[in-house]
Order: sequence, then C-alpha cells, then structure tokens
Amino acid sequence: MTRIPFTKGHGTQNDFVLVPDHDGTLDLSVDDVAFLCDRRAGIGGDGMIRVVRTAAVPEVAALAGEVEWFMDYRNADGSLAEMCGNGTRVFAEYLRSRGLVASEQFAIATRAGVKEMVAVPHGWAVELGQWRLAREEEAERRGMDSVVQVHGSPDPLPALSLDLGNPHTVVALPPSVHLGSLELHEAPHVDPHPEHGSNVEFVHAIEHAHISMRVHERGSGETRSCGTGAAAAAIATWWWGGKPEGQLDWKVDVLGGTLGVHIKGDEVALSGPAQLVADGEVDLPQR
Ligand SMILES: N[C@@H](CCC[C@H](N)C(=O)O)C(=O)O
Repeated sequence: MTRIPFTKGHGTQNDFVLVPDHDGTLDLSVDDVAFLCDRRAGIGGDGMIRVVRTAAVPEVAALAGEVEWFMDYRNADGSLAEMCGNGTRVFAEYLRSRGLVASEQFAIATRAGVKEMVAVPHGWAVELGQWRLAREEEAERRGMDSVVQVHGSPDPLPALSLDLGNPHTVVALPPSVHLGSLELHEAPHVDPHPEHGSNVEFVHAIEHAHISMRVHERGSGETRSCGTGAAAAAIATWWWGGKPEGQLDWKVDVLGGTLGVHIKGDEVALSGPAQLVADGEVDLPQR
C-alpha cells in the first residue's frame, strides 16, 4: 500500500487534487489518477496536479535553469492535458502558501510552455500566451469551422476551434436555446473530429464584453468552470464581433463563479480566484 499526501483545491469550482512530489519519485498510473479524482471511491476532482520540480521531469528538465516548478496536469480519467488555466492559479496558490516560491510573481512550467503568474486581489492572473484559430483559413471564410452535436438536441450547432495550448471548440448558442437546458452528461460530438479531442464551450452573450458559458471538458466531463475554456469563449465571441478594440477585458460567468479574460491581440491573460480547502493523506489502491 502506498500512502501519499494530497491537498484539495479549486478555482471557480474547477477542483483538483494536488499531489506533492517535489523530486519526482512517484510513479502515478492512469488508474491512480482516476482513483484520486473519483468522487465516490477516491478524493474527487476534475483533475490532478502533481507538484514537481522541472529538473526532475525529463520532458521539461531543459527549463530547470529558468523555472523551478512544473504543473503536471492530468484529467480525471488519467489522460494528460497540455494546460489548465484554473489549475495554474491553484498551483500558484499552493506554491506560495507552502513557501515553495518566495514572491508573488513567478513563472511555472506546463506542457504548453512557461506561464507567468502574478498575485492579484482575490486570486491570481496568468499570462496564457498566444492563442490561435485551429483552422484559420476556413474560420476566416465562414466564421465557423466545425459543428457540434449535443446529445438529445435536434440540430448540430456551428462552432469555432481554437488552440490555447489545449484544444477548444466554442459554440455561440442561439438565444432560443437555454444554456441550462443542454444535456452535457455525454460528450458533445464535434465534426470534424479533432485528432486529440476537444474541450467544448457553449456561450451566451449577456452584455458588452460579458458572457456566460457551460463547458464539457475533454477527459473530465462537464465541469463547473474551465479557465482556458473561458478564454477561448471570450476570444471567439470577440472574434465573431469583429475584434472590437474597446472590448479587451471580458467577464465570463461559469457555473462556479466569474473569471476575467484580457485579450491583447493574439495573446490572452486569465484571472480569478484560487482556494485550497483541505490537506490529507490517501492510500493508493494496490494493483
Ligand atoms: N479545466 C482546465 C482545463 C483542463 C484540461 C482540459 N480538460 C483538456 O483536456 O485540455 C482549465 O481551467 O483550463
């Protein structure tokens, strides 16, 4: 039996099990991660974050001179993800509160590159960096590049695919479709099927630079928030609106709260709260 320490945290109720493994000695299998994220049999979370030094992880060890800590993010089903916007803030809160970083501004390593974190009132802001349209030519021509079919809904909905380090497909819901009425227990079907899957965001405009969304996350199912998803949703809505210069600071309402998105041309930043709620130890099941 292996007993490991953990911390539970969330950002706008996108919740994570953080596992400290500073020197990279833990070998967590896909089943271990799925167990930790299991809300009935395990601790419960939308994802797991292993807190490990960059120097201890071959895939990012080259960054060790520049950045000390690597956010090793896994989805609830144990799959790897390149990035997690809400996770970066919870990770930063963990590093700061445990004295693992000395200041309130520092960089962290992720599979989608190095991200700059800075403490802001009531949370953290992260420079997510460059975003891009996944199929620019088609998007520019038609305004959309794919369709999304929601389980139980009659018609496929036009959508736009974006890359924020991880993949997103954003649907602007027609006003006649209530956000709350969508059946998101099953993964929405995206056509054409993205090679590595996609997170899917459904968006309603509320007012000037203010939207609400629901999200179905790749590898986790419907969650109460997704930071990179909120950024993708704001960017898509801004892009559909003709990229107005006066609309660079966006508010994105999610089921678990509100996130801030700042669009700076082809770069984007995200801000919001981060809370650590419990510490404990857990026994990994023997396999
Ligand atoms: N909730 C995250 C995104 C987590 C990864 C995602 N499910 C994926 O597979 O890309 C966020 O806050 O960005």
